[in-house]
Amino acid sequence: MGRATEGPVLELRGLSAGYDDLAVVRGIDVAVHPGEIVALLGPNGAGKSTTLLTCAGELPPLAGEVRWRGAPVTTPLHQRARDGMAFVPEERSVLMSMTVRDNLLLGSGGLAPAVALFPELEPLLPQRAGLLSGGEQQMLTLARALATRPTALLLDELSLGLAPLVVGRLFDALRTAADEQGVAVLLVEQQARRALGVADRWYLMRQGSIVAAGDSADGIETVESMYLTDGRLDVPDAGAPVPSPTPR
Ligand SMILES: Nc1ncnc2c1ncn2[C@@H]1O[C@H](COP(=O)(O)OP(=O)(O)OP(=O)(O)O)[C@@H](O)[C@H]1O
Repeated sequence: MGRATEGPVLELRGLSAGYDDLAVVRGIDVAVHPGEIVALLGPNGAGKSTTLLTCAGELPPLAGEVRWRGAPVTTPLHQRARDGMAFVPEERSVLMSMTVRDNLLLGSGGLAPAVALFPELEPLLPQRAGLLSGGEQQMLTLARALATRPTALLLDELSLGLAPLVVGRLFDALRTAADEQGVAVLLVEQQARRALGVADRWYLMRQGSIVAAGDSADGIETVESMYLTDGRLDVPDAGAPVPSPTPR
């Protein structure tokens, strides 16, 4: 799995990011190579979404840089999308009043490739997207994103609120896209156990920093020993002492 021998397609070097002048992400280094799925894990407020928004060009870096295909990138989201970076934000991004068909036609990948990836969508094409279940809506979102054959796919909490079976289906599609098309996937997830089941590597964020990293072989035990209870990352108390992990 993964093609880590090639250089990273997406790389964060010493990246700090946040809102106005306030950095909520501080000096992080992250790399995602073609064909690998990288999970960005961490409790609520760790800075995962801020990191993804900065990768996508929705927020400017406060320090450090986002590198895309080996060079620093400062273009806005729409330009990055044209250059092969697909971004699925946390909030549902289907147009609820439009049909499934029209939602798919809005994507630059078109209808046929999307339905080929998710044949489950075919009977739903005439339906309004707002009438779909949450899982079907996320399937539509993922189908539309993957149909564009992106170089990289950034996903924020794709699995939020979905049943395990549906999450499994979505993650299987991600694995296939990474393995067969070489898509580089950066996956922000609260459900660490699930994410580690599909990811090649992971980074654990806490309070704006990367506090640990590893690959799938040493994933769950390490993460579990730090923050995990019952398959979900604990929300730390504001005053709780910070454990001392060994960053790589
Ligand atoms: N628009 C905003 N303006 C100011 N601060 C923000 C904004 N969005 C997020 N923050 C703050 O930035 C910090 C990191 O938030 P972020 O959403 O990146 O974390 P997260 O790890 O994605 O959490 P979650 O899993 O809850 O989505 C938090 O303290 C949050 O309150």
